[in-house]
Amino acid sequence: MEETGFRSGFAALIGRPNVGKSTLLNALVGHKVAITSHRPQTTRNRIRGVLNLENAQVVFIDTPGLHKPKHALGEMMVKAAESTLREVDAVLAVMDATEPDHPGDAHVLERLKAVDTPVMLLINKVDAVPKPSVLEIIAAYKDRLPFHAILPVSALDGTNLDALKAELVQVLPEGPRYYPEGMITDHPESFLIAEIIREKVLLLTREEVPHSVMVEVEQLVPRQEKNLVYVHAVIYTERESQKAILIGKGGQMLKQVGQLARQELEILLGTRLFLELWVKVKRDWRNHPGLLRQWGFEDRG
Ligand SMILES: Nc1nc2c(ncn2[C@@H]2O[C@H](COP(=O)(O)OP(=O)(O)OP(=O)(O)O)[C@@H](O)[C@H]2O)c(=O)[nH]1
Repeated sequence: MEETGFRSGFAALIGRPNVGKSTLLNALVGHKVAITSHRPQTTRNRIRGVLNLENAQVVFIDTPGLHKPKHALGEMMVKAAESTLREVDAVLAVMDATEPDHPGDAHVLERLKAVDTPVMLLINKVDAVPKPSVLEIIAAYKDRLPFHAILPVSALDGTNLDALKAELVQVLPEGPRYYPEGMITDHPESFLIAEIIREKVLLLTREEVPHSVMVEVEQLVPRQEKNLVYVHAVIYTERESQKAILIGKGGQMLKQVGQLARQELEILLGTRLFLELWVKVKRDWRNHPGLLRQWGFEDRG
């Protein structure tokens, strides 16, 4: 049993794509548990990140951005985000200060009307706008829902994140630690490896290629005696033309993806990495519910 007065619970990060939910999650837990990019719909799965404080444990759930789905993967992403809302102790609704009045925000707020969990409104990216416009945004939003709190924050420079943590702890019920103190995410290492590879693809490719990519780690063999992990991963695309782009002239693109991913993963995992990458085509995979489930995409708890 924890000492009395210990609080714990789950907080969902909700918002339209690209408002900075994953960046916030990483900043709040102090580790990279979710990949980020300047492209909308980067996050595809629910990702949990654990924040351990002296008197509380907060389990954050980063959700795929709420958007109008165009394929089976998109539908699963939105369902995952929506079902999370019903299972948590607090909802962090994230808006982007650099894009006030975005129609996608109205859609998110509409969804939150039916939720009776405390909702905190986070106006993110305040580092990138002048102060008076932050006040205008707060004034425009404050009567839209009975928010428990409204906080201007910056995931990038950390503005108000301590205040947010303190506010959050207040709304959590008394309860135990759900995860051991050293654990910061519930996804296995292979998930992080696949996601970091996907992040590098998002960074280096354009147009339809980034969204058509799925990464699967097929083999992960730790060689403890050499402080080395051997990883064999496959990057799936939807078409031959995308495969050609990903491999690049003389294999240059794939080499760059591999180098960037390896460099970052060696730091994140604290080990040397031998990374072998292959590119394969799985035609129209985003519209195959069976395949999506096999790859671990989920639309409910
Ligand atoms: N200036 C500034 N940029 C930010 C901040 N937070 C996030 N960003 C940028 O916003 C972009 C989107 O960030 P993500 O964290 O991937 O956004 P997301 O809401 O998780 O996006 P989806 O996965 O599409 O739902 C990235 O380019 C971030 O670097 C912030 O506080 N300030």
